[in-house]
Amino acid sequence: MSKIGIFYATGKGDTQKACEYLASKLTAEILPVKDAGSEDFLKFDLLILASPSYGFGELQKDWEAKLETLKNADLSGKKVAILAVGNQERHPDSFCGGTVEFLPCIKKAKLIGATPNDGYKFDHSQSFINGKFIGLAIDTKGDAAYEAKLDKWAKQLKAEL
Ligand SMILES: Cc1cc2nc3c(=O)[nH]c(=O)nc-3n(C[C@H](O)[C@H](O)[C@H](O)COP(=O)(O)O)c2cc1C
Repeated sequence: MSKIGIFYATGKGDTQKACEYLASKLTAEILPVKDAGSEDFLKFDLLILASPSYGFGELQKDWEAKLETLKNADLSGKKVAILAVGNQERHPDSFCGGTVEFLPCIKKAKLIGATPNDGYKFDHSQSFINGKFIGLAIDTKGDAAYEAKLDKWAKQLKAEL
């Protein structure tokens, strides 16, 4: 069975809560990225990288501090999926944008779990490329159906494993 690790950063707990929910839908280990060492990135077949956006579409700071470690990890043969948390109403010009910063760090891995815009209203997101989010984007405060989106995504990831 594929080993799945969820690495998350959180400012106020929304992303942590979403990751705990997602972990309950997958058989997955969950780690705050601030506690992760380089060896942790190598332990899994699928890495789920989760972050809220802060600033103007930037990763939460715990992830900023670990990007170089992630970039130096040899992720050949592994799969990566990206979970972005944001707020479409307050940040319509950078909705869930921060997670685009993962892309240069995971070049050796295969990115899975891209999704279409599932009913969100925003003007721009750095993580929405060629008509798709590079992973799953959720708005835990402005979208009552976010858990249903996580349910659907968990099934998608299992199918793409
Ligand atoms: C100062 C600040 C900047 C933010 N910038 C963005 C942003 O650029 N894009 C976005 O989608 N959400 C943005 N947000 C919203 C957060 O990403 C959102 O509240 C999220 O649920 C926080 O998750 P957390 O509790 O895991 O930290 C921002 C929030 C704050 C307080």
